[in-house]
Amino acid sequence: MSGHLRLGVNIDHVATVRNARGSGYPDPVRAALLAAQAGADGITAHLREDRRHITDDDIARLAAELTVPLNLEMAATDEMLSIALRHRPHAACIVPERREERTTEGGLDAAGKHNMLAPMVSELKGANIRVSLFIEPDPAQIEAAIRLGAPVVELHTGRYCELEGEARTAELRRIADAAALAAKNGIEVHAGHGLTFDNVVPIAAIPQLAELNIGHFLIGEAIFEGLAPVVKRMRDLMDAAR
Ligand SMILES: CC(=O)[C@@H](O)[C@H](O)COP(=O)(O)O
Ligand SMILES: NCC(=O)COP(=O)(O)O
Repeated sequence: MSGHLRLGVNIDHVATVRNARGSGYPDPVRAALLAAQAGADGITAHLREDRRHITDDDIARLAAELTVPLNLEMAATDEMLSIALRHRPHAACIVPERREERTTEGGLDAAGKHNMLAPMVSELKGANIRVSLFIEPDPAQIEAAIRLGAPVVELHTGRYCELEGEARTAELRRIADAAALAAKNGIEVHAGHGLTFDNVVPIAAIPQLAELNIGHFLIGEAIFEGLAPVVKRMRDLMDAAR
């Protein structure tokens, strides 16, 4: 793969700050447009069932106003499927979700949930929405994505980001091997969760990766440096890794 590695900027936590006071600012849609101007190839937004950050209105406005593709992250529920079919984003990434979690804790069990996921994947594809499965870098989950006919997988990098030393190196190898297996089977490979300036380069260097989705760190850094500069810096780090 190599070539241009796309950056999807996740704007969830602009909405976290907005929702802290129930104001209309900071506006996630404004952040999305600024990130796109600064070099983001796409915008990711996670409409959680508890609407803790991104709201239904945010999705409606993003779908209407974005100048780059929208990647809607969604749980595998009838409610979210209906919302995806209504707004028809460029892409939908099916992620695991628990109300009790502070953030996504791992990948979707595509292998164990095949029968539940198969009709949802088919219906999203039928609506010309590019389906992605957010999964662990695990051969069994890659095989499940192949069986489900998912055109894209997004590999969970959270464990890699939490580990250090040899354990991190081993997890990086696991991600690289999973990316190679998926790409060999015609699946487009993305990665994301927990990526920062300090840990992104080894992930970005994996040649089979087509896209990285990065949010929480960028929004945090934007408080100090501004959104455009941090998007540009992440873009530069990813480009330099190729
Ligand atoms: C799936 C993933 O890792 C993120 O894209 C997800 O959005 C994390 O959830 P929060 O944004 O609610 O932390
Ligand atoms: N799918 C990963 C994503 O969109 C952003 O995750 P994070 O950078 O907010 O951890």
